[in-house]
Amino acid sequence: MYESANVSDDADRTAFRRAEKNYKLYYEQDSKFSRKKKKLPKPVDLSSVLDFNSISQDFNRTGVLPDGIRVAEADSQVFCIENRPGFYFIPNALSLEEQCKWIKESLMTFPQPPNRTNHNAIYGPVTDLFESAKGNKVLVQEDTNIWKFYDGEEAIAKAKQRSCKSVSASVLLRKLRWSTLGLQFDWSKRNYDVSLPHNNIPDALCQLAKTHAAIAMPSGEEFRPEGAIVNYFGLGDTLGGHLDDMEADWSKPIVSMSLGCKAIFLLGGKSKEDPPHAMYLRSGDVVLMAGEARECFHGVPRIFIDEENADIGALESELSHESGDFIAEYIKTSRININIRQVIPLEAILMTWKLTGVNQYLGCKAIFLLGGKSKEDPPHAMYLRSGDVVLMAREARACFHGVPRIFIDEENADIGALESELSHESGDFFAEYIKTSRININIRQVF
Ligand SMILES: O=C(O)CCC(=O)C(=O)O
Ligand SMILES: [Fe+2]
Repeated sequence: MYESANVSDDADRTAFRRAEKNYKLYYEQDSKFSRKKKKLPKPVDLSSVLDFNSISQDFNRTGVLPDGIRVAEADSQVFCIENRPGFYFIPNALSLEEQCKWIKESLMTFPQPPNRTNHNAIYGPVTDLFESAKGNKVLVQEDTNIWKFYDGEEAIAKAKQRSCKSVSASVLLRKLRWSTLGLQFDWSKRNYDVSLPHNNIPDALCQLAKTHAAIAMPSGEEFRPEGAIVNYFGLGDTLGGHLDDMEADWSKPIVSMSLGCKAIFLLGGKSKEDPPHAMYLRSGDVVLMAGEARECFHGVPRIFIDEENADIGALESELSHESGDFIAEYIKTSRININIRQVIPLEAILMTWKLTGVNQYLGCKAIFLLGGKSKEDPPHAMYLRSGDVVLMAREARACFHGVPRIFIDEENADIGALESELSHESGDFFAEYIKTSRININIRQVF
């Protein structure tokens, strides 16, 4: 998904790839700059980048929107793109205070184990990365899979004495590319691994995600934040065009919050051949991708860290007293994106559907109780009728369940059709049996 992992897929052949190249950071080759120490970024034509910040300001002033853009609901400050149903842009959704809070959490608590980061693969779980970077500590390899932070001097001595590998915490913080919250996403398998130890997503972040997700949710349903990926971008970092297709239910939105330096976001179509819309993402903007938009390629080809374009003046001064300026210094050249997902839909765990054919029916209606992981969790009660199938997978395997009741009276048993279909079998014997019975076959993969 990241640029480095995905460079060769389609070279310049697709419209998406061409747009990525167009906005990506390149430096001037010109000889007149080569003698200067500071490399100059190549100028980029930004004239067709949508700016929802100014679209929203103009709309509030004049009531006019550019072609192809509309508001999600009258009087809302949520914008949609006509040919990308399911995509929502909420400019300035997060207050300055909220932005500061989630930047701090993204650096100080989200990378803490059991949450995983890109550093796990090499160093194992790294605890207190932020504090160690602030304290100029160095991570030293103690044994094959054991790394520990030491104060600078101490680390140099240790590394010399035992000629072991070491890396400074500030380099590791700079190279932090992602961390995962809630259900852990395993990048090597590109899937969620519900067996990995995890903490729940913090309540305040869940609440924020629920509030902003509401407009993109199927009516009557509330968003359930179960997993989140936090992406960290430094200058030159990009996120290559991709789909987020590992969640079971695409009708639920991904809630994506931008923090720090301004970026360009590309929203393509279902094929990489569809020319993407380019738009700015600023600190505090929230984007929702639900329904059809879940099938659209998207990526981040560029972040801006120069004062003129980064657009984080207010944020910087708000953060300037936090952790001795350390957070402000980090965010001046960085962007953080938190994207929050509903991973396991109840509907997928408890998928019930009707079988077709004569052998589908297995008798009288019953009540099925599906509890939680503790018997204290109030169970869901549901009817199971002849022909229904229930799948219990993943987390649901750890849920208490049972059948407290079957109905054999004509009105409730719901097997009229079954009875008459069976009435000629074995001289009515089957029909007589099933009129007052329920059969459940459950098939298991044991190994
Ligand atoms: O950084 C962004 O705005 C997009 C992030 C994203 O698409 C992802 O993590 O799947
Ligand atoms: Fe994505």
